[in-house]
Amino acid sequence: MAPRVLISDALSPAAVQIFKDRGIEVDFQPALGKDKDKLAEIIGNYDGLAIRSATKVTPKILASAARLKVVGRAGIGVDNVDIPAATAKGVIVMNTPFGNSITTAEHAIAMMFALAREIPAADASTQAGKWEKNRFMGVELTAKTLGIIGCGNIGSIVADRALGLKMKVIAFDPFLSPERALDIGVEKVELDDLLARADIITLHTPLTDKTRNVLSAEAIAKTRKGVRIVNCARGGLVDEAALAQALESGHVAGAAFDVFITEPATENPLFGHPNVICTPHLGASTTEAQENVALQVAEQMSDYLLRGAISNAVNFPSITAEEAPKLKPFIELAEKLGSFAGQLTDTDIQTVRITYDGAVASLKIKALTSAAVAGLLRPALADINVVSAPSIAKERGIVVEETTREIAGDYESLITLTVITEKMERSISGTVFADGRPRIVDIKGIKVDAEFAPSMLYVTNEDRPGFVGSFASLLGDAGINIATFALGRDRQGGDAIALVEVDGKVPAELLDKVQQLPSVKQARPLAF
Ligand SMILES: NC(=O)C1=CN([C@@H]2O[C@H](COP(=O)(O)OP(=O)(O)OC[C@H]3O[C@@H](n4cnc5c(N)ncnc54)[C@H](O)[C@@H]3O)[C@@H](O)[C@H]2O)C=CC1
Ligand SMILES: O=C(O)CCC(=O)C(=O)O
Repeated sequence: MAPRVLISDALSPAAVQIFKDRGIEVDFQPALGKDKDKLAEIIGNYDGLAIRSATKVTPKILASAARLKVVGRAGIGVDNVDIPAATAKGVIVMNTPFGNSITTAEHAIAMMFALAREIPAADASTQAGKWEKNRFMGVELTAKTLGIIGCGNIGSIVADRALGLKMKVIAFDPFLSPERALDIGVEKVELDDLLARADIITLHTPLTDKTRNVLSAEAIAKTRKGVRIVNCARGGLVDEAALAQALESGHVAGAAFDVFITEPATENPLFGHPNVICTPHLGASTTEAQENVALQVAEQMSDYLLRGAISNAVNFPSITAEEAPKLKPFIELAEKLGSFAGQLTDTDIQTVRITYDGAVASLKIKALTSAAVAGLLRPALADINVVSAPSIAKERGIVVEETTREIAGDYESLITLTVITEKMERSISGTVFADGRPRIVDIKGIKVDAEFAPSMLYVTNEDRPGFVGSFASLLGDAGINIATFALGRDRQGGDAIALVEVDGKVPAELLDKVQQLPSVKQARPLAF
C-alpha cells in the first residue's frame, strides 16, 4: 500500500507534486492546522504529516496518530512539535534547516531599515494625504553597531548583509567559536557587552529554556538609550510587556517584531505604539523560500517513507538513501541481539557495551545502537522504539558505550552486545550472512550458529552425555516439534548452550521439566 501524507498547513503546492511524483498519496488541507479536533480525528489515516507553523503537533494529536512515521516541518523552528512525545512514539521529526534562512535574514534587514526610517508610519501618513516631511527624521545605519543574539545560519547571513551596509557587527552566541566569528567578520562578545554597545539588537536564536526572555526587563535596562530591537526569530525571546514600557519611557526608540509570544497575535502589548512595526510571522514568506522548504520537506519525507533514508531529523541520526538498505539487516540484527539479552536480563541494567567489528563499523552505528537499546529494553518497556530508545536509556541512567573496530575477524561484520548489571555481565554476538538474515554466532564466549525465530528455548547446561536425548524426549512427549537445534560448548565437559527453535509456544510445565534435567543450569523461552 502506498504511504499517505497529510499536508495540514499552507505549503507551496510544489510539495504536493513531489509526493505524487514519488508515488505517495497526498491530501492537501492547508487550513486544517487551525482545526485541532478535525486533525486529531483524521491523523490516524496517515504515515506522514507535512506542516509549517500553524499545525501544533501535540501529545493529543500524536496519540491519535497510529500510523504516523514522520512529521516534516517545512521550515526551521520545530517548537510547534512536541519532540519528546513524537520521539516516544517513534515518529521522526525533520525540518529544512536552510531553505528559508536567506529570506528570514532579509526580513530582519528589512525590519531594521523600516525602523531606522519609520517607513510604515511615513507610508501611512503620506497615503493619508498628510505630507509630514518634518515629522519623520531617521537614523543612518552606516557605522552603527548591530548586536546579533544567536549567530547561527540566519544570524550569520544578517551579519554578512549588515557588514555590506558598513555596520559594525557584534554577536553574543555561546556556541560561536572565535574562529567562526573571525571568519564571518563579527566580534564575539558577552551578552552584557552587546546590550551596552548595540544601537540595534536583532535576535536569531531558537526559543529554548535558556533563550526565553533573553531580553528581560533587566536586560532591556542594560541597553543603550535609543536602542532599536528586531525580533524575527521567536516570540518569547523578549519580554513584550517590559519592552512596551521601555518604548513608553523612550529608553527604546523602536521595535520591529515578526513573532509574538501568542500567535496568531490579535492583541499584544506592543501593538499601537508609534515606534513599533509588526508583521504576522512573515520571516519565511517569500516565493523562493516557500518553494525551497516545500520541495525539500517533500523529498525528505518521501525518502524516509519509501526508502528509510533520514535527513535533517531532529530526533534521529541521518541515514542516506544509499546507507538505508545496507543498514536494514544490521538494524534487525542489533535489535534482535538487544532483545535476546533483554529477555534474559532480570535486574537493572547499568551499562550496555556494543562493539562493531569489520564492515559494519563503517555504517551509521548510532542507528544500530538505538536499535540494540530498543530491543534490550523492550521486554521491560513495550512502547520503546528505535527513535525513543537513546533518551529512555539516558533517563534510566543506563550507560551506553560504542566501540568500532574496522578490522574483521572470523566474520566480515560482527556486532557484540554486552549487558552489565550489578550481578552479571553477558555478551552475545551476531552477524548477517549473505542471505541478509541475522545469525547468533556467540553467546557468553561459546560459539553457536542459530537464527532468531518466533519461538525459541535457550538452555545452559553442563556438557554431559545424555542431555540432548532426554531434552528432546521431554519436548517430544509434550508434543512440541523441534524446528532447529544449535549447540555449543566452551570445552569438553564444560559449559554448554542449546538454542532450540520450536513450533508453537513452550508451556510453563515443560519449561519446569527441562529446568529439572540433571545437567541443566537455566532454561528460558525466547521470542523474536
Ligand atoms: N520568522 C520566521 O519566519 C523564522 C524564524 N526562524 C527562527 O530563527 C531561529 C534561528 O534559525 P537559524 O539561524 O537557522 O538557527 P541556527 O540553529 O542555525 O542558529 C541558532 C543560533 O542560536 C545560538 N544559540 C543557542 N542558544 C543560545 C543562547 N542561549 N544565547 C545565544 N545564542 C544561542 C546557537 O548557537 C546558534 O548559533 C529558528 O530557531 C527559528 O526559531 C527561522 C526561520 C523563519
Ligand atoms: O512557515 C513559516 O512561515 C514560519 C517559518 C519559521 O518560523 C521557521 O522556519 O522557523
